[in-house]
Amino acid sequence: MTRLSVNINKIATLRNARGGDIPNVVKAAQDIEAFGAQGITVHPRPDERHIRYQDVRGLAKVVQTEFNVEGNPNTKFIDLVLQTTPAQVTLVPDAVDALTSNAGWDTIKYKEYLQGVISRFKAEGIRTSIFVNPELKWIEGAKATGADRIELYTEAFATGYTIDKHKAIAPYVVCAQKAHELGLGVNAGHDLSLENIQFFKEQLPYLDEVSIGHALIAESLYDGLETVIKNYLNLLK
Ligand SMILES: CC(=O)[C@@H](O)[C@H](O)COP(=O)(O)O
Ligand SMILES: NCC(=O)COP(=O)(O)O
Repeated sequence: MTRLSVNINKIATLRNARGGDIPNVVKAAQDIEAFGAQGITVHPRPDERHIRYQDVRGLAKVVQTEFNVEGNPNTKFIDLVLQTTPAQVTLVPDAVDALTSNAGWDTIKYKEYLQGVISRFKAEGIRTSIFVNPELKWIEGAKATGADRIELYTEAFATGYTIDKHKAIAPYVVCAQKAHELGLGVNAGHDLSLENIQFFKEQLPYLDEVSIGHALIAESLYDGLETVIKNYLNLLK
């Protein structure tokens, strides 16, 4: 079974559009858990355009499933994670002005930097995952950082899926196998959707967890959160 962690950034985007508290992100997280999702993901960005640092503090108190906090480990992010001690932290090398995550780590160049950050989180019992493009050198580099897991950046898969899905998945399969051989857990995320998740799950060995936000919330506009989450759960069995 692959676990579904729902990224609720887009619920915060909707809330922030009016400046009030509708929809309430804590209630949304609790409902998402009640609908069967096995985790809640948030990715606070320095401009707090969707999830705010204060949201992370509030969510940390109520999330009963796996709480996964993603972000670039600047000082403010590191402090937030150490204060809230989520089950998992996912390190993403996104620039301050990035529209969304757009690349994985160079795990060779940043090996010592990542080792330092990861050891601080692991000392607090927080599982660590690092966001990587699907190339063997980054997986081998990830192992050397001391991370527990990798998160495969699936934007290239999602784009390639509509053109040649077998070609699109191939590098991910090789990387998941290598990660497993090295003792790393395998997460995946970015632009996964009800259209492409079944093929991804069927093809990718050792897939521990997917985090899905943008498409899942968009699909829920038509079918509702509960139905959409149950549809994902069926495809991830
Ligand atoms: C790491 C990753 O792929 C997701 O966290 C994605 O970056 C969502 O972030 P946004 O909601 O800011 O696009
Ligand atoms: N880690 C990926 C994630 O949390 C969700 O990404 P997306 O589904 O919003 O592209």
